[in-house]
Amino acid sequence: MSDIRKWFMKSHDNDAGGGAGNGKALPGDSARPRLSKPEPEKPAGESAPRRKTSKYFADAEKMKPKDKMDLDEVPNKRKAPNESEQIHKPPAAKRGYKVKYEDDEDEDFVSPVLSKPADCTPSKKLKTGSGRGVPKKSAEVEASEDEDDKVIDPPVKSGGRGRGGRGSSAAPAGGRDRGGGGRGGFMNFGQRKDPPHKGEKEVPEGAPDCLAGLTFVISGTLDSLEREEAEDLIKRYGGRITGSVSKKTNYLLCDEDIGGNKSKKARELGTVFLTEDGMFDMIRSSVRDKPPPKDKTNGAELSSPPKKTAEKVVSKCVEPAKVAPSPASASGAPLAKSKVRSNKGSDLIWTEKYRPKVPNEIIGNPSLVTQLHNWLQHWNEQFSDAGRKGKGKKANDPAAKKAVLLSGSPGIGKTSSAKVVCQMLGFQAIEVNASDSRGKADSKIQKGIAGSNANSVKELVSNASLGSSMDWSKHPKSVLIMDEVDGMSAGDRGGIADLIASIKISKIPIICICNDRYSQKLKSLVNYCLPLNFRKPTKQQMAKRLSQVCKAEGLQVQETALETLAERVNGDIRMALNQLQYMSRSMEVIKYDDMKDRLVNSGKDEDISPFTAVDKLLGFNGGKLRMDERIDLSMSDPDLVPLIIQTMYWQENYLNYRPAVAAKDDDGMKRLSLIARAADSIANGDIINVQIRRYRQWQLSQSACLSSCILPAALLHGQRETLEPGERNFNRFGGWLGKNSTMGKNLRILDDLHDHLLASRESNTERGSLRVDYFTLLLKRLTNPLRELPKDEAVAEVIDLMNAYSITQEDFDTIVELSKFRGQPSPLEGIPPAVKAALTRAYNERSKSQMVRAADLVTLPGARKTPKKRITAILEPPVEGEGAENGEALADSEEEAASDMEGDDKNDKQLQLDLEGLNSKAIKVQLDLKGTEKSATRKVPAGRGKGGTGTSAPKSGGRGTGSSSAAKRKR
Ligand SMILES: Nc1ncnc2c1ncn2[C@@H]1O[C@H](COP(=O)(O)OP(=O)(O)OP(=O)(O)O)[C@@H](O)[C@H]1O
Repeated sequence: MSDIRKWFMKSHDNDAGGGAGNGKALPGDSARPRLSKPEPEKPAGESAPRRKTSKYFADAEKMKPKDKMDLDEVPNKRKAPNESEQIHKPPAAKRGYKVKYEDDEDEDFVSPVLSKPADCTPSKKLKTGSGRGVPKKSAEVEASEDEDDKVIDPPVKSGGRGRGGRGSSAAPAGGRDRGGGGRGGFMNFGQRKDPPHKGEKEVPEGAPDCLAGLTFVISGTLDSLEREEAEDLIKRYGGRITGSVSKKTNYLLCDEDIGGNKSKKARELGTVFLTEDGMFDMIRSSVRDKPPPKDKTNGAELSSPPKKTAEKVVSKCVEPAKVAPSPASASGAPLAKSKVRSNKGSDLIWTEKYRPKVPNEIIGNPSLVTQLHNWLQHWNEQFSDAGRKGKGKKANDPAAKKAVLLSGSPGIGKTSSAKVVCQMLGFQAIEVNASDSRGKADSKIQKGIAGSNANSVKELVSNASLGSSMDWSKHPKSVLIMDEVDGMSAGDRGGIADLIASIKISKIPIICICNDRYSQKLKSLVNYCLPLNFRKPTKQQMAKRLSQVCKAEGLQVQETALETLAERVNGDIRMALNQLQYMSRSMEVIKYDDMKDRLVNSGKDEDISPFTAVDKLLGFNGGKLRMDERIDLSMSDPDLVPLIIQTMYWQENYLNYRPAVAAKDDDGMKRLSLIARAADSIANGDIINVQIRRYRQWQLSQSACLSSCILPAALLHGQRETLEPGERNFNRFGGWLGKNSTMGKNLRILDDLHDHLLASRESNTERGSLRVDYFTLLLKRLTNPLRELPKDEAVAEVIDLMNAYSITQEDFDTIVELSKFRGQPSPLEGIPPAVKAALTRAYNERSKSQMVRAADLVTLPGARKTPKKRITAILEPPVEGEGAENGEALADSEEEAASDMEGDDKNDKQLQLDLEGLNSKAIKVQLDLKGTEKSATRKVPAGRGKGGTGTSAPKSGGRGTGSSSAAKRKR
């Protein structure tokens, strides 16, 4: 991989080093708008053609011999396709001002804003003289690092950046020393370097909205601004940022030729290339050129060079209220116009106030709204005679669905759409949502009248009660809207099943609404509904709608502020409206920065999932987080975040990150050492965590989060990668959680087995040594005979052993389960299925006749009560033909069972027989465990004690005498 990357980098270098002015004619070059000077042809392979517009790459003549060799090695045909991409020259048509190149003065970055070279000179001296209008400087001057801080006299190109352009530099012609300078798209994804002169330039002040109407695309690393800072700056002045170049793009903002798709597209479309300095000048000049009295002229002046821009700017740099599109034009349905701020002080919540009333007011999903409309419109025709017409239809025929399921994320208009459609068609909507109790209805509807909501729903859909209580002439048509059906849970037990039953019998249409259509709970419901999946509105759609609302409220909001809000709320119009209303309480004009501040502040109140926290901590930008942000993230869930970062076994989460700090780590050693340090830190975190949990040293919480989250994330944050084929590339629950749960389960089942063995009195071992010392032997004795002996003999032997040790079938499974190891054959391997089946049959036979299994009588401190029902069921004589199921029915209470037995001689005989077979050993063990005779007689049915103890049992009822009478003991 690294070789391939090197190859790319070499190619890049070669291109760069091809030398300015060596712009050899290439295939496709003719299509280019303009080349400065036709170069004499050179033999193929002699020198690579230069990246025409890159000012960062050295001249071929100035290259070191080694570089030249590399250059020659790159096959020409491999380079050829890139050539056209690497010509980085905007079309002449858009040329406005020039960025001078050392060797090719015709290679320009062009700005539509300023055309005079004089204007291009920064009004203020910059520390670095890069970008347009910077005077040239000599190569000697460039060679000195110190010169970077000077404004240098001509001649030179992107003067003094100290990267590229230095033909004499020892560094390969890669120029900026940015490891490829971010070029190479996929190869360098996530590897964008810091700006070479980060924070060294003064960010200019401009006139408000001076970039309004202009659309920018940013590419590569800028000179002094981080990508986010540049975006902020542009948005602050009203400019728009998009991710890819299109016809609407005015500028491609880049400080280097990264030769990627964006610059290629920009060249194709004739988009203007703009450097960071160019943008700074543009912003500065907006103040300089601004006529003092009126803001309105700003836009016109700013936008004078490109005509199309001018129109936009005029329309967008005026007062925000004017910027907002007219409601009618935006959605076709005007919002109620109000005088500026006329609604201020109104207490109505904006979400209700601006709830769509006609379909045109609903943003997005028009086809779904139409589908819903059609479905509802034809419902009565199809299902008016419910229960008959619907039945005959095919289940997957959408028209046959009696209910509809609207799904989609919150606040995107599902409920509003349902209400609007109902209103349009004259249906009366009856809304039931998760905050109402929606448990399963009573089977007898009458019981529920005026009772639980579920019953009301039943009544509603079946018209059981509404018929009498409602005036149907006034409400001829009703629709039931079941909101948040995926919220039906604990409180709504059986709710979904009941809802399905309601749909089947319903005589009115039912609109179900949920957020997650793929929720497990809704699996069955989906089959009975026509699914309509609502999508989130786009940022632009939302901004438009919000702008209408702002206008109606007389609130002045910068367009970029609205777009930022729309982007941030992730499609949730409800949340956006709420944020705007909140802000409108304290300000009348909302600018981009106000919005950003608000969103940062409101973000602090948001719940963040532990996965998001880990993504942020370990992500590529994790290193840029402030310490308080890191603490907030790790403390957002101090139990789960560390667990998700660390894991029990390899290939999960923190190990999957390629550390950004070890980007140039060819042999992986640096990464390994970082992993080792992170693992150390995680281990320390565990130790601290024990102190916290075991000794309640809560004051150590922050130290724990530092050790277990912040330090490992600081060391390893970077790009996530997969370590083996088929692995999914996102953070997931750590193996620890799964393992911990398995451990808990295994301990539980081991406990059961342990109790049973103790009760059998054949073993008196600790749980730990049972697992370590006894298991192998027990397994052998339980399985070897099944493999080696004839079937009947084997089964008899194993059953005897199980009897002797009070091992149940579940215990058998436990022993097998806990003896399984990865890579080892199954403990049951080699046992014929017929023998296994015979064993199961024999066990079941035996358990029928077995009176009371010893373990069932063991009562341990803290354990659940002795399962009396089971005992009484066994004591209760089975009625012929009814078998086992009788047991439970008859076991309602011990008293009942006892009285039954009293009244029945047959029962007595049977009981006598059964109890004689009672495992007396078990009883003794129980007594031992309980420690005192008193407690034994209290818990255990009378007479359970050995010998004469039974005589004192109060419940004995005088039945059976003598120490040998198990019956007496039992009762
Ligand atoms: N598509 C939309 N067009 C216009 N306004 C909308 C839209 N979606 C939501 N809104 C606004 O947000 C408010 C809430 O919308 P609604 O209740 O319809 O969302 P929802 O998708 O049903 O959300 P939930 O899933 O939380 O019930 C509406 O009153 C309305 O003001």
